Amino acid sequence: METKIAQSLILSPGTGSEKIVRVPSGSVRFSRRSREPDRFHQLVSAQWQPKTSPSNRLKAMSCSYKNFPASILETGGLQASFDDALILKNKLQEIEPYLNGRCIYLVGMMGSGKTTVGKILSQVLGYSFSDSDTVVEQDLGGTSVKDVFNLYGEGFFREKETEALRKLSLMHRFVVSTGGGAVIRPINWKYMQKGISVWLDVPVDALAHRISAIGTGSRPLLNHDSGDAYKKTYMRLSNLLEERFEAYANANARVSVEDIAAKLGHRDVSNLTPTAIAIEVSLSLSYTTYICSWKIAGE
Ligand SMILES: Nc1ncnc2c1ncn2[C@@H]1O[C@H](COP(=O)(O)OP(=O)(O)OP(=O)(O)O)[C@@H](O)[C@H]1O
Ligand SMILES: O=C(O)C1=C[C@@H](O)[C@@H](O)[C@H](O)C1
Repeated sequence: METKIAQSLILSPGTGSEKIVRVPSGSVRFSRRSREPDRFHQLVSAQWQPKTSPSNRLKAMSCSYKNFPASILETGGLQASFDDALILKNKLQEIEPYLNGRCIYLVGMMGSGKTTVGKILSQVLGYSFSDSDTVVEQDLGGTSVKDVFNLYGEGFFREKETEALRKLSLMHRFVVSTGGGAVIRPINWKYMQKGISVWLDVPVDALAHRISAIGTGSRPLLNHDSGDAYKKTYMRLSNLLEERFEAYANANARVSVEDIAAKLGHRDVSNLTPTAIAIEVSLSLSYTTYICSWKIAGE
């Protein structure tokens, strides 16, 4: 069954009890029904520091750039450091057994980097990658998301998106980049809660810069005929984020790129490489899986 579904998905290469609230600091944020895990935050972060044991230093020294997929080292003109690539590899290697094959769902606004970061995570984890928009397109014989909106309307697209997420929820060992609006239907969360969800939270200003640079043509909710592309995209994204903020906060973890930039001493989030963001996602995964095992042990 799983193999059959896997074949029908385009592959370019149970938790659910945690909730996020607005907290002003830290790049990975969690609010939980239980406050208990907060006590463990430092412990878990410490656990993920780069290894310095002699055997690990040897491993690091014998490792070279060619050990990493190209996408980790360079995406969109941003060059990741060898150190970051190695840290990411080590973190994901450590966490992989605790994921138990659960899928990772990246949620977030259009242009937040779900595909870029998701592909890096999947390659390093040895997971498959899928994109719910691509699954919808494939299920409709290759009709683009833009054409689905134009021909059948948003309601029809949302039905197909739910069906794509249902199919994906049957999979194991996938990193899934979800459509920007996948969070708005509660039924989609029922499917995404089969895995671990991470919200990539990127400021609207950065999103608008990215999207107006690549064009809004393939994004029907942002498309416009004329006028200042940045301004129009910014306004539309701001409204969408306002409407969706609480829905994104259903994710098991929130990775804020503004907070990562602050932590790393960057003024601008556009200086962050996708690999640096993937490292924070891996931290959030370690924390989330830790909470889950703690909850299960306590039950
Ligand atoms: N960390 C980053 N810094 C700068 N640009 C980035 C970063 N991550 C992604 N991008 C760029 O932003 C654009 C959108 O990225 P991506 O397609 O990964 O986002 P997405 O969340 O999957 O978007 P959508 O939901 O609209 O498909 C791409 O042009 C990508 O190269
Ligand atoms: O934010 C949204 O609602 C969307 C995001 C894209 O990924 C596509 O799913 C579609 O363009 C709608």
